[in-house]
Amino acid sequence: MTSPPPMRALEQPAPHRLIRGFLGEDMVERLLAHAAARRDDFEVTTIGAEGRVDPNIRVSRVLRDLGPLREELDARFRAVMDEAVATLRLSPFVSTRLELELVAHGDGAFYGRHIDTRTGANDAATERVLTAVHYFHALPKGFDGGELRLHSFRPVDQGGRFVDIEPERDLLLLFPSWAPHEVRPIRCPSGAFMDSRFAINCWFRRARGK
Ligand SMILES: O=C(O)CCC(=O)C(=O)O
Ligand SMILES: [Fe+2]
Repeated sequence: MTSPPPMRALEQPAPHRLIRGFLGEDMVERLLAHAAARRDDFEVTTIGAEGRVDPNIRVSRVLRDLGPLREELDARFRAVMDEAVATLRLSPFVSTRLELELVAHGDGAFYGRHIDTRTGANDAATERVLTAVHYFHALPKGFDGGELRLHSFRPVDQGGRFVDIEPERDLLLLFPSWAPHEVRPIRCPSGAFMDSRFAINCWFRRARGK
């Protein structure tokens, strides 16, 4: 009798889904114009529920006000949720208000390995379930690096694996918020803000216990 195959779930990068050309050129240009117009309003990003700044773990800048683009973005992200939940084999859930933000990674920026689910904030009424990241940048592209590295639960030195996803212009990446991931360092020789690696982070949240 042959024995069943060993469990590989902990060694495999989390399931993920890529959608190229997600928003279209017109919306990408409107996003770039919004970033340019609001460049002075971007703030240093933080980590954890307490909002700590730690340049050893995370360097980037964030703008939470998406202005007149917010409503359309909300609708576009919501439109892919059910299909992503099915593809990624997540338990169906009722999404609350989406968490949306615009993040700029300039020269030397990165985000070390982490998960998006806040394990410490057990009192919060809702929690992140599904992470969506939409990438865009000006043309010609002024940076390199900045791959999204999606890890398995097990670290590499214990047989784990990872996959690197290129932050292509107008690419949407979806993965479960519990999956460990990191942003590899960005090189942006001009140092110009508009040459940054831009991304919209979108978190689909569910009411806890539902
Ligand atoms: O920009 C990315 O590729 C992912 C960003 C991220 O992991 C986060 O903000 O939690
Ligand atoms: Fe993340």
